Amino acid sequence: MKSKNRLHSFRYAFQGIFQILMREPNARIHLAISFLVVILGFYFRISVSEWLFLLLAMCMVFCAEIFNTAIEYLCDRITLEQDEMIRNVKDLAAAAVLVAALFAVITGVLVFWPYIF
Ligand SMILES: Nc1ncnc2c1ncn2[C@@H]1O[C@H](COP(=O)(O)OP(=O)(O)OP(=O)(O)O)[C@@H](O)[C@H]1O
Repeated sequence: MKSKNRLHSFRYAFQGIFQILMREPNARIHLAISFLVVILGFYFRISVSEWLFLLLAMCMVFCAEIFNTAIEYLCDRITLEQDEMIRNVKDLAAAAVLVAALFAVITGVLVFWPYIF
């Protein structure tokens, strides 16, 4: 029974990933950039520690995007009217994505710069 529930949890989590990729253009852009980064990583034969930093950066961006989308859905469920607290909450969630994205850009530049230039 327990293991069946655990299997369901995995299914729900994958449904969440599928949902965000179908509904959020930003998530699809992140996925496309991640593919490009992985291709570059194999092309330049980057080191294990460089892979770890890049994977960390990509995961952080995806996690932030997933939480941001979940918070946006919840906020819109509460009210679609202009509300100062909703604005603050959405801005904070968007800030998390921005911070993660900045970390990813800096990581990408630091890793690939020596291989390209
Ligand atoms: N109900 C609301 N009340 C006040 N401000 C809001 C409200 N809904 C959205 N906003 C403001 O508009 C911004 C964009 O919100 P929206 O829900 O449109 O996100 P989005 O454009 O889909 O963002 P993302 O590109 O991250 O998916 C928010 O960060 C917030 O500043």
